[in-house]
Amino acid sequence: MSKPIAVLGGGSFGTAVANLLASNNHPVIQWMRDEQQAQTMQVERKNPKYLQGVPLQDGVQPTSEIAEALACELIFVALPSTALRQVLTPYAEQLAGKGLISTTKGIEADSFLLMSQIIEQIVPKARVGVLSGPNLAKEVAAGALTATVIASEDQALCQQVQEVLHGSTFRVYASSDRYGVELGGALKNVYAIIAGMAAALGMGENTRSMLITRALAEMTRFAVRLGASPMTFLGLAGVGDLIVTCTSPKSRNYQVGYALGEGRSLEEAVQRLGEVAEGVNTLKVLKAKADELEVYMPLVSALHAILFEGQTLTKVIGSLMSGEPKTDVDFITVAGFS
Ligand SMILES: NC(=O)c1ccc[n+]([C@@H]2O[C@H](COP(=O)([O-])OP(=O)(O)OC[C@H]3O[C@@H](n4cnc5c(N)ncnc54)[C@H](OP(=O)(O)O)[C@@H]3O)[C@@H](O)[C@H]2O)c1
Ligand SMILES: O=P(O)(O)OC[C@H](O)CO
Repeated sequence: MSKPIAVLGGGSFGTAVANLLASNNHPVIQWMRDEQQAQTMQVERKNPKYLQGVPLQDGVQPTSEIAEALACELIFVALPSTALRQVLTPYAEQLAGKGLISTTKGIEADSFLLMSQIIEQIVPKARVGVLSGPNLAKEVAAGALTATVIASEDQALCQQVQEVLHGSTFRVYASSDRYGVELGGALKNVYAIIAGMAAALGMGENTRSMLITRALAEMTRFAVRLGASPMTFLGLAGVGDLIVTCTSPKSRNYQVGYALGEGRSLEEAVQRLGEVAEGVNTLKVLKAKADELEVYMPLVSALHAILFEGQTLTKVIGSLMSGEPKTDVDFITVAGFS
C-alpha cells in the first residue's frame, strides 16, 4: 500500500484531484473545513455541494481534521487564493520538508504574490510546485482526456507528481518554469470573464478568436515585463488554459462574464455562481500592477472600467475598437525574439 497523499480543499477541483490520485491506487486524505460536508461525503461517497453526479473513489477519505492531512508527505492545495495563506500559516513548522503543490489560480492582493510564493514564504523549507493547465474540474472528474503541467525547480518533485497523477485519462507534463506556469493560470481568468460577456452579447466566433489571441499577447507582454519566459505561454498552462476558459460555459469565470453580459451586477453574478471565480480579484490586482509597471493591457483596462469605474459597455467597446492600430505578435518583439 502506498503512502497517503493529502488534498486541502473540499471544492470541485480538490475533489477531482483526490479522485484522480485514488484511481491510481493512492490512499487520499481530503481535508475540508466543513465537518458536515466531510460527513456527508464519507457517507454518501460523493460531493453534492461542489461536484454533483461524480462518485467518490473508494480510496478518498474526506475529513475536517486537518492534522490527518498535514501528516502526509505530499499535499495538493486546492483552496481559493483568499484562503490559502490563512489556512497554512498556523501549520508552518509541521509543513517543513513536505511537497506542497498549489493548484490555486490566483494572485494575493497588495503583495502581488502568486500562491506558490506565499507557500514558500510561510514554509521556506517546503518543496514547492504548481499544477496548472486546461483542467475544468467537471471534465477531469468525468474522465475527459486531459493534460496538465507540474512546474517546479525541483525535478524530483515534478517526477513524483507525474507518477502519482498520470493515468489513462490524465497526462502530466513537467516544466521548470514555475513562475510562468502559475502566472498563466492566474491571468487567463480575467480574459474568461471578457469572453463570457462577449458570448452573452451575441458576438460571434471572429470576436472570440480576436479576444483569445489579443489576450495571449497582453498576458505574455505583462509576464515578459515581470521577467517570465514568453515560451511558457505557448504551452498548456498558457494558451491551453486560456482557450478552455474563454470558450467553455463550464468555466466559472466565463459564467460570471456571461451573467454580466446579460446585464446583471457583479455582486449578483458572483453570488449566483456560489463557487470561486478568481478572475474578479485578479482583475483588481492586475490593473494596479499594470498601471504601476506601465504595461499596455487594453483588455484588462476595459474590463476594469466596466466593473469598477462605472463605464458603459458600449463606450468601452467603442474605445477598444477605435484605438490606434498596432503590430501583430508585438510581445515577441518586446521579448527580443524577432
Ligand atoms: N474548478 C476548476 O475547474 C479548477 C481547475 C483548476 C484549478 N482550480 C483552482 O482551484 C482553486 C479552488 O477552486 P475550486 O474549484 O475547488 O473551488 P470551489 O469548488 O468553489 O470550492 C472552494 C473550496 O474552498 C473552501 N474554502 C473557501 N474558503 C475557505 C477557507 N477560508 N478555509 C478553508 N476552506 C475554504 C470551500 O469550503 P466551504 O464550502 O466550506 O466554503 C470549498 O471547499 C481555485 O483557485 C481555482 O482557480 C479550479
Ligand atoms: O472554472 P474556472 O473559470 O475557475 O476555470 C477552471 C480552470 O482554471 C480551467 O483550467
